[in-house]
Amino acid sequence: MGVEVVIEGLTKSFGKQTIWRDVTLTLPPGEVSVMLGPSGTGKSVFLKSMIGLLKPDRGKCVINGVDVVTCSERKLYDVRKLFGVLFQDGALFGSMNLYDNVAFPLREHTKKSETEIRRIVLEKLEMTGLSGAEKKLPGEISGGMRKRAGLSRALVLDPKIILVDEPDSGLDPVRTTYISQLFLDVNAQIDATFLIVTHNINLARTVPDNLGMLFRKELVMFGPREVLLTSDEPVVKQFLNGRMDGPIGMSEEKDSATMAAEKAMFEAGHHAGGVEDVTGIPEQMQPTPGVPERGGARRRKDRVMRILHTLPPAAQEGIIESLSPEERRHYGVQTHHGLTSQRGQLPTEDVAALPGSGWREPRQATDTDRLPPPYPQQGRS
Ligand SMILES: Nc1ncnc2c1ncn2[C@@H]1O[C@H](COP(=O)(O)OP(=O)(O)OP(=O)(O)O)[C@@H](O)[C@H]1O
Repeated sequence: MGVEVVIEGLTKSFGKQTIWRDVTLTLPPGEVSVMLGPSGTGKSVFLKSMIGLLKPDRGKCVINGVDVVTCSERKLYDVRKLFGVLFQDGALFGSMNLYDNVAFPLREHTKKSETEIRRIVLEKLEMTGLSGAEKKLPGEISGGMRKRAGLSRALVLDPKIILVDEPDSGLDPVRTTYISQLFLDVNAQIDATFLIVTHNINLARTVPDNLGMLFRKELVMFGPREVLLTSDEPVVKQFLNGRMDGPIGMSEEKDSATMAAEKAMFEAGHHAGGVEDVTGIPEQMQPTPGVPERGGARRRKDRVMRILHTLPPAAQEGIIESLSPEERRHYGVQTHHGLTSQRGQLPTEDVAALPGSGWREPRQATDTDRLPPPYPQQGRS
Protein backbone atom coordinates (compact mmCIF):
# COMPACT_ATOMS: atom_id res chain seq x y z
CA MET A 1 0.00 0.00 0.00
CA GLY A 2 1.10 3.58 -0.59
CA VAL A 3 2.19 5.63 2.35
CA GLU A 4 0.56 8.60 4.01
CA VAL A 5 2.16 12.03 3.67
CA VAL A 6 1.43 14.41 6.54
CA ILE A 7 2.23 18.06 5.86
CA GLU A 8 1.92 20.58 8.66
CA GLY A 9 2.48 24.33 8.56
CA LEU A 10 4.82 24.09 5.58
CA THR A 11 6.17 27.49 4.50
CA LYS A 12 8.55 28.32 1.67
CA SER A 13 10.17 31.57 0.59
CA PHE A 14 12.92 32.52 -1.79
CA GLY A 15 14.62 35.49 -0.16
CA LYS A 16 11.83 37.98 0.62
CA GLN A 17 9.33 36.29 -1.72
CA THR A 18 6.97 34.01 0.19
CA ILE A 19 5.75 31.26 -2.15
CA TRP A 20 3.21 29.70 0.23
CA ARG A 21 2.77 29.62 3.97
CA ASP A 22 1.26 27.31 6.57
CA VAL A 23 0.26 24.58 4.17
CA THR A 24 -1.32 21.74 6.14
CA LEU A 25 -2.77 18.66 4.48
CA THR A 26 -2.60 14.88 4.52
CA LEU A 27 -2.30 12.73 1.43
CA PRO A 28 -4.13 9.56 2.42
CA PRO A 29 -2.30 6.33 1.53
CA GLY A 30 -3.09 4.94 -1.90
CA GLU A 31 -5.49 7.75 -2.79
CA VAL A 32 -5.15 10.02 -5.81
CA SER A 33 -4.96 13.73 -5.03
CA VAL A 34 -4.78 16.72 -7.35
CA MET A 35 -3.41 20.16 -6.52
CA LEU A 36 -4.72 23.03 -8.61
CA GLY A 37 -3.52 26.59 -8.63
CA PRO A 38 -2.94 29.47 -11.02
CA SER A 39 0.48 29.64 -12.68
CA GLY A 40 3.24 30.72 -10.35
CA THR A 41 1.47 29.79 -7.11
CA GLY A 42 4.25 27.38 -6.27
CA LYS A 43 2.86 23.97 -7.19
CA SER A 44 6.17 22.74 -8.58
CA VAL A 45 7.97 24.22 -5.58
CA PHE A 46 5.57 22.21 -3.41
CA LEU A 47 6.43 18.94 -5.17
CA LYS A 48 10.14 19.66 -4.93
CA SER A 49 9.79 20.44 -1.22
CA MET A 50 8.11 17.08 -0.63
CA ILE A 51 11.10 15.18 -1.97
CA GLY A 52 13.64 17.40 -0.25
CA LEU A 53 14.96 19.04 -3.44
CA LEU A 54 13.99 22.38 -1.92
CA LYS A 55 14.16 23.20 1.75
CA PRO A 56 11.04 24.81 3.26
CA ASP A 57 11.62 27.54 5.87
CA ARG A 58 9.45 25.85 8.45
CA GLY A 59 6.82 23.18 8.95
CA LYS A 60 6.88 19.42 8.53
CA CYS A 61 6.47 16.86 5.79
CA VAL A 62 6.33 13.50 7.51
CA ILE A 63 6.59 10.27 5.54
CA ASN A 64 6.89 6.93 7.33
CA GLY A 65 7.76 8.77 10.54
CA VAL A 66 10.56 10.80 8.90
CA ASP A 67 10.26 14.58 8.54
CA VAL A 68 11.93 15.35 5.22
CA VAL A 69 12.32 19.02 6.21
CA THR A 70 14.65 18.33 9.12
CA CYS A 71 16.01 14.79 8.64
CA SER A 72 19.62 13.90 7.87
CA GLU A 73 20.85 13.50 4.29
CA ARG A 74 21.07 9.75 4.90
CA LYS A 75 17.41 9.51 5.94
CA LEU A 76 16.39 11.77 3.07
CA TYR A 77 18.15 9.43 0.65
CA ASP A 78 16.10 6.52 2.05
CA VAL A 79 12.81 8.45 1.95
CA ARG A 80 13.44 9.52 -1.65
CA LYS A 81 13.46 5.89 -2.66
CA LEU A 82 9.74 5.81 -1.81
CA PHE A 83 9.01 8.37 -4.53
CA GLY A 84 8.46 8.04 -8.24
CA VAL A 85 8.39 11.41 -9.97
CA LEU A 86 6.98 12.15 -13.39
CA PHE A 87 8.25 15.50 -14.63
CA GLN A 88 6.47 17.55 -17.30
CA ASP A 89 8.48 16.33 -20.28
CA GLY A 90 9.31 12.91 -18.87
CA ALA A 91 12.87 14.16 -18.14
CA LEU A 92 14.36 11.40 -20.28
CA PHE A 93 18.01 11.24 -21.31
CA GLY A 94 17.96 12.22 -24.98
CA SER A 95 20.85 9.97 -25.99
CA MET A 96 19.45 6.79 -24.41
CA ASN A 97 16.73 4.64 -25.90
CA LEU A 98 13.56 4.02 -23.90
CA TYR A 99 14.81 0.69 -22.56
CA ASP A 100 17.99 2.23 -21.13
CA ASN A 101 16.12 5.25 -19.82
CA VAL A 102 13.71 3.03 -17.89
CA ALA A 103 16.53 0.72 -16.74
CA PHE A 104 18.58 3.69 -15.50
CA PRO A 105 17.32 3.88 -11.87
CA LEU A 106 17.69 0.11 -11.49
CA ARG A 107 21.29 0.21 -12.71
CA GLU A 108 22.07 3.25 -10.54
CA HIS A 109 20.33 2.31 -7.31
CA THR A 110 20.17 -1.48 -7.18
CA LYS A 111 22.48 -4.45 -7.64
CA LYS A 112 19.97 -6.35 -9.77
CA SER A 113 21.23 -8.55 -12.61
CA GLU A 114 20.61 -7.50 -16.22
CA THR A 115 18.15 -10.42 -16.51
CA GLU A 116 16.12 -9.11 -13.59
CA ILE A 117 16.37 -5.55 -14.90
CA ARG A 118 15.07 -6.71 -18.27
CA ARG A 119 12.06 -8.37 -16.63
CA ILE A 120 11.19 -5.23 -14.69
CA VAL A 121 11.75 -2.80 -17.58
CA LEU A 122 9.62 -4.83 -19.99
CA GLU A 123 6.88 -5.18 -17.37
CA LYS A 124 6.74 -1.40 -16.77
CA LEU A 125 6.86 -0.61 -20.48
CA GLU A 126 3.94 -3.00 -20.97
CA MET A 127 2.02 -1.37 -18.11
CA THR A 128 2.30 1.98 -19.87
CA GLY A 129 1.50 0.67 -23.34
CA LEU A 130 5.04 0.98 -24.68
CA SER A 131 5.87 -2.64 -25.47
CA GLY A 132 7.82 -2.73 -28.71
CA ALA A 133 9.09 0.85 -28.39
CA GLU A 134 12.19 -0.11 -26.35
CA LYS A 135 14.70 0.94 -29.01
CA LYS A 136 13.20 4.36 -29.76
CA LEU A 137 15.04 7.50 -28.72
CA PRO A 138 13.06 10.17 -26.81
CA GLY A 139 13.44 12.53 -29.78
CA GLU A 140 11.73 10.01 -32.07
CA ILE A 141 8.49 9.71 -30.10
CA SER A 142 5.56 11.97 -29.28
CA GLY A 143 5.11 13.97 -26.09
CA GLY A 144 2.50 11.50 -24.85
CA MET A 145 4.84 8.56 -25.34
CA ARG A 146 7.62 10.45 -23.57
CA LYS A 147 5.34 10.98 -20.60
CA ARG A 148 4.45 7.30 -20.53
CA ALA A 149 8.14 6.40 -20.74
CA GLY A 150 8.76 8.80 -17.84
CA LEU A 151 6.02 7.03 -15.91
CA SER A 152 7.59 3.62 -16.67
CA ARG A 153 10.86 4.91 -15.30
CA ALA A 154 9.14 6.33 -12.23
CA LEU A 155 7.67 2.88 -11.55
CA VAL A 156 10.76 0.67 -11.69
CA LEU A 157 11.79 1.11 -8.06
CA ASP A 158 8.26 0.23 -6.84
CA PRO A 159 7.38 3.69 -5.52
CA LYS A 160 4.92 4.18 -2.70
CA ILE A 161 4.27 7.82 -3.62
CA ILE A 162 4.02 9.10 -7.18
CA LEU A 163 4.32 12.81 -7.88
CA VAL A 164 3.21 14.07 -11.27
CA ASP A 165 3.94 17.60 -12.50
CA GLU A 166 1.45 18.85 -15.11
CA PRO A 167 0.81 15.61 -16.99
CA ASP A 168 -1.33 17.48 -19.54
CA SER A 169 1.35 19.95 -20.60
CA GLY A 170 1.75 19.69 -24.36
CA LEU A 171 -0.97 17.03 -24.69
CA ASP A 172 -4.31 17.30 -26.45
CA PRO A 173 -7.46 16.72 -24.35
CA VAL A 174 -7.91 13.14 -25.55
CA ARG A 175 -4.32 12.09 -24.78
CA THR A 176 -4.66 13.85 -21.42
CA THR A 177 -7.64 11.61 -20.66
CA TYR A 178 -5.67 8.54 -21.72
CA ILE A 179 -2.80 9.40 -19.41
CA SER A 180 -5.33 10.07 -16.63
CA GLN A 181 -6.77 6.60 -17.22
CA LEU A 182 -3.27 5.21 -17.00
CA PHE A 183 -2.69 6.89 -13.62
CA LEU A 184 -5.86 5.31 -12.25
CA ASP A 185 -4.92 1.91 -13.67
CA VAL A 186 -1.43 2.12 -12.19
CA ASN A 187 -2.88 3.30 -8.89
CA ALA A 188 -5.23 0.29 -8.89
CA GLN A 189 -2.36 -2.08 -9.61
CA ILE A 190 0.23 -0.82 -7.14
CA ASP A 191 -1.88 1.16 -4.64
CA ALA A 192 0.65 4.02 -4.50
CA THR A 193 -0.29 7.45 -3.16
CA PHE A 194 -0.57 9.92 -6.06
CA LEU A 195 -0.24 13.70 -6.06
CA ILE A 196 -0.85 15.30 -9.45
CA VAL A 197 -0.26 18.99 -10.04
CA THR A 198 -2.26 20.36 -12.95
CA HIS A 199 -4.28 23.19 -14.47
CA ASN A 200 -6.44 20.75 -16.37
CA ILE A 201 -10.02 21.09 -15.21
CA ASN A 202 -11.32 17.91 -16.85
CA LEU A 203 -8.62 15.92 -15.10
CA ALA A 204 -9.22 17.67 -11.79
CA ARG A 205 -12.97 17.09 -11.94
CA THR A 206 -12.95 13.44 -12.93
CA VAL A 207 -9.75 11.75 -11.75
CA PRO A 208 -8.83 12.40 -8.11
CA ASP A 209 -10.22 11.31 -4.79
CA ASN A 210 -9.05 14.58 -3.21
CA LEU A 211 -8.67 18.07 -4.59
CA GLY A 212 -6.80 21.08 -3.33
CA MET A 213 -5.94 24.54 -4.51
CA LEU A 214 -3.11 26.98 -3.86
CA PHE A 215 -3.80 30.70 -4.21
CA ARG A 216 -2.63 33.92 -2.57
CA LYS A 217 0.34 32.12 -1.06
CA GLU A 218 -1.98 29.79 0.84
CA LEU A 219 -3.78 26.51 0.55
CA VAL A 220 -7.34 27.63 -0.20
CA MET A 221 -8.67 24.16 0.55
CA PHE A 222 -7.78 20.49 0.38
CA GLY A 223 -10.09 17.56 0.93
CA PRO A 224 -12.51 15.14 -0.71
CA ARG A 225 -13.11 16.18 -4.34
CA GLU A 226 -16.76 16.94 -3.62
CA VAL A 227 -15.81 19.85 -1.34
CA LEU A 228 -13.87 21.85 -3.93
CA LEU A 229 -16.24 20.91 -6.75
CA THR A 230 -19.22 22.34 -4.87
CA SER A 231 -17.35 25.28 -3.35
CA ASP A 232 -18.66 28.83 -3.61
CA GLU A 233 -15.19 30.36 -3.13
CA PRO A 234 -14.85 32.97 -5.92
CA VAL A 235 -11.31 31.87 -6.75
CA VAL A 236 -12.36 28.22 -7.06
CA LYS A 237 -15.36 29.05 -9.24
CA GLN A 238 -13.27 31.35 -11.43
CA PHE A 239 -10.56 28.72 -11.85
CA LEU A 240 -12.96 25.86 -12.65
CA ASN A 241 -14.71 28.02 -15.23
CA GLY A 242 -11.57 29.57 -16.72
CA ARG A 243 -13.05 33.07 -16.61
CA MET A 244 -11.43 36.47 -16.32
CA ASP A 245 -14.19 37.49 -13.92
CA GLY A 246 -12.79 36.88 -10.42
CA PRO A 247 -9.78 37.41 -8.17
CA ILE A 248 -7.18 35.74 -10.42
CA GLY A 249 -5.57 38.30 -12.73
CA MET A 250 -3.31 38.20 -15.76
CA SER A 251 -0.14 37.43 -13.88
CA GLU A 252 -1.10 37.58 -10.22
CA GLU A 253 -4.09 38.25 -8.01
CA LYS A 254 -6.04 41.44 -8.77
CA ASP A 255 -6.17 44.38 -6.43
CA SER A 256 -9.60 45.68 -5.45
CA ALA A 257 -9.52 48.61 -7.90
CA THR A 258 -8.82 46.28 -10.84
CA MET A 259 -11.49 43.88 -9.60
CA ALA A 260 -14.07 46.67 -9.51
CA ALA A 261 -13.11 48.07 -12.94
CA GLU A 262 -13.25 44.61 -14.54
CA LYS A 263 -16.52 43.75 -12.80
CA ALA A 264 -18.10 46.86 -14.32
CA MET A 265 -16.75 45.85 -17.75
CA PHE A 266 -18.20 42.32 -17.50
CA GLU A 267 -21.52 43.66 -16.21
CA ALA A 268 -21.61 45.95 -19.24
CA GLY A 269 -21.51 42.85 -21.42
CA HIS A 270 -17.84 42.13 -22.11
CA HIS A 271 -17.29 38.36 -22.51
CA ALA A 272 -15.43 37.05 -19.45
CA GLY A 273 -14.37 33.85 -21.24
CA GLY A 274 -15.55 30.31 -20.63
CA VAL A 275 -18.43 28.88 -22.62
CA GLU A 276 -20.53 27.21 -19.97
CA ASP A 277 -20.98 27.20 -16.24
CA VAL A 278 -18.81 24.38 -14.93
CA THR A 279 -20.59 23.22 -11.82
CA GLY A 280 -21.37 20.06 -9.93
CA ILE A 281 -19.66 16.77 -9.33
CA PRO A 282 -19.14 14.64 -12.41
CA GLU A 283 -18.74 10.89 -12.00
CA GLN A 284 -15.20 9.84 -11.14
CA MET A 285 -13.20 7.85 -13.73
CA GLN A 286 -12.66 4.20 -12.85
CA PRO A 287 -9.86 1.76 -13.64
CA THR A 288 -10.14 0.06 -17.03
CA PRO A 289 -12.33 -3.08 -16.86
CA GLY A 290 -10.11 -6.05 -16.02
CA VAL A 291 -7.78 -3.98 -13.84
CA PRO A 292 -8.08 -4.68 -10.08
CA GLU A 293 -10.37 -2.54 -7.96
CA ARG A 294 -8.69 0.54 -6.44
CA GLY A 295 -7.91 -0.15 -2.79
CA GLY A 296 -7.41 3.59 -2.25
CA ALA A 297 -10.91 4.37 -3.54
CA ARG A 298 -12.49 1.80 -1.24
CA ARG A 299 -10.58 3.07 1.82
CA ARG A 300 -11.41 6.63 0.81
CA LYS A 301 -15.11 5.84 0.88
CA ASP A 302 -14.86 4.63 4.49
CA ARG A 303 -12.71 7.62 5.41
CA VAL A 304 -15.01 10.18 3.80
CA MET A 305 -18.09 8.65 5.39
CA ARG A 306 -16.39 8.99 8.78
CA ILE A 307 -15.85 12.73 8.28
CA LEU A 308 -19.06 13.32 6.33
CA HIS A 309 -20.69 15.36 9.09
CA THR A 310 -17.76 17.81 9.03
CA LEU A 311 -18.17 18.64 5.31
CA PRO A 312 -20.30 21.39 3.74
CA PRO A 313 -23.89 20.31 2.95
CA ALA A 314 -23.45 20.37 -0.84
CA ALA A 315 -20.41 18.09 -0.56
CA GLN A 316 -22.29 15.75 1.78
CA GLU A 317 -25.13 15.55 -0.68
CA GLY A 318 -22.77 14.83 -3.59
CA ILE A 319 -21.03 12.08 -1.66
CA ILE A 320 -24.27 10.39 -0.64
CA GLU A 321 -25.61 10.59 -4.18
CA SER A 322 -22.46 8.88 -5.48
CA LEU A 323 -23.08 5.81 -3.30
CA SER A 324 -24.72 2.73 -4.73
CA PRO A 325 -27.90 1.46 -3.01
CA GLU A 326 -25.80 -1.30 -1.44
CA GLU A 327 -23.29 1.24 -0.11
CA ARG A 328 -26.08 3.41 1.26
CA ARG A 329 -27.39 0.42 3.18
CA HIS A 330 -23.87 -0.41 4.35
CA TYR A 331 -23.22 3.09 5.65
CA GLY A 332 -26.76 3.53 6.92
CA VAL A 333 -27.54 6.64 4.88
CA GLN A 334 -30.35 7.60 2.56
CA THR A 335 -30.51 10.11 -0.23
CA HIS A 336 -31.67 13.34 1.20
CA HIS A 337 -32.88 15.58 -1.57
CA GLY A 338 -32.92 19.28 -0.92
CA LEU A 339 -29.87 19.14 1.32
CA THR A 340 -28.17 22.02 -0.41
CA SER A 341 -30.70 24.39 1.02
CA GLN A 342 -29.94 23.20 4.54
CA ARG A 343 -27.33 24.84 6.68
CA GLY A 344 -24.89 22.82 8.69
CA GLN A 345 -24.37 19.12 8.74
CA LEU A 346 -26.65 16.30 7.77
CA PRO A 347 -29.12 15.18 10.39
CA THR A 348 -27.20 12.73 12.56
CA GLU A 349 -29.43 9.86 11.52
CA ASP A 350 -28.23 10.34 7.94
CA VAL A 351 -24.57 10.24 8.84
CA ALA A 352 -22.77 6.96 8.54
CA ALA A 353 -22.92 4.58 11.42
CA LEU A 354 -19.88 2.73 10.29
CA PRO A 355 -19.75 -0.98 10.84
CA GLY A 356 -16.22 -2.00 11.83
CA SER A 357 -15.74 -4.19 8.80
CA GLY A 358 -17.72 -5.99 6.20
CA TRP A 359 -16.04 -4.76 3.06
CA ARG A 360 -14.12 -7.29 1.13
CA GLU A 361 -10.49 -6.32 0.60
CA PRO A 362 -9.92 -5.70 -3.08
CA ARG A 363 -7.88 -8.36 -4.75
CA GLN A 364 -4.22 -7.42 -4.77
CA ALA A 365 -2.56 -7.09 -8.14
CA THR A 366 -0.46 -10.10 -9.06
CA ASP A 367 2.01 -10.84 -11.78
CA THR A 368 -0.75 -12.49 -13.74
CA ASP A 369 -2.81 -9.30 -13.81
CA ARG A 370 -2.40 -7.82 -17.23
CA LEU A 371 -3.60 -4.43 -18.24
CA PRO A 372 -5.52 -4.41 -21.46
CA PRO A 373 -3.30 -1.86 -23.18
CA PRO A 374 -5.19 1.43 -23.35
CA TYR A 375 -2.90 2.53 -26.18
CA PRO A 376 -1.96 1.09 -29.51
CA GLN A 377 1.35 -0.45 -28.49
CA GLN A 378 3.50 1.56 -30.84
CA GLY A 379 1.13 4.26 -31.98
CA ARG A 380 2.10 7.84 -31.55
CA SER A 381 0.18 9.81 -28.98
N1 LIG B 1 14.86 27.95 -7.29
C1 LIG B 1 14.12 29.05 -7.25
N2 LIG B 1 14.65 30.23 -6.84
C2 LIG B 1 13.89 31.35 -6.78
N3 LIG B 1 12.59 31.39 -7.11
C3 LIG B 1 12.00 30.25 -7.53
C4 LIG B 1 12.74 29.03 -7.63
N4 LIG B 1 11.89 28.05 -8.05
C5 LIG B 1 10.70 28.66 -8.23
N5 LIG B 1 10.76 29.97 -7.91
C6 LIG B 1 9.63 30.92 -7.95
O1 LIG B 1 8.57 30.36 -7.22
C7 LIG B 1 7.32 30.75 -7.78
C8 LIG B 1 6.46 29.52 -7.98
O2 LIG B 1 7.01 28.71 -9.02
P1 LIG B 1 6.41 27.32 -9.45
O3 LIG B 1 7.16 26.89 -10.67
O4 LIG B 1 6.38 26.38 -8.30
O5 LIG B 1 4.91 27.71 -9.80
P2 LIG B 1 3.78 26.78 -10.41
O6 LIG B 1 2.57 26.99 -9.60
O7 LIG B 1 4.30 25.38 -10.55
O8 LIG B 1 3.61 27.47 -11.83
P3 LIG B 1 3.16 26.85 -13.24
O9 LIG B 1 1.75 26.42 -13.07
O10 LIG B 1 3.31 28.01 -14.17
O11 LIG B 1 4.12 25.71 -13.55
C9 LIG B 1 7.64 31.49 -9.07
O12 LIG B 1 7.55 32.86 -8.80
C10 LIG B 1 9.08 31.12 -9.35
O13 LIG B 1 9.75 32.14 -10.02
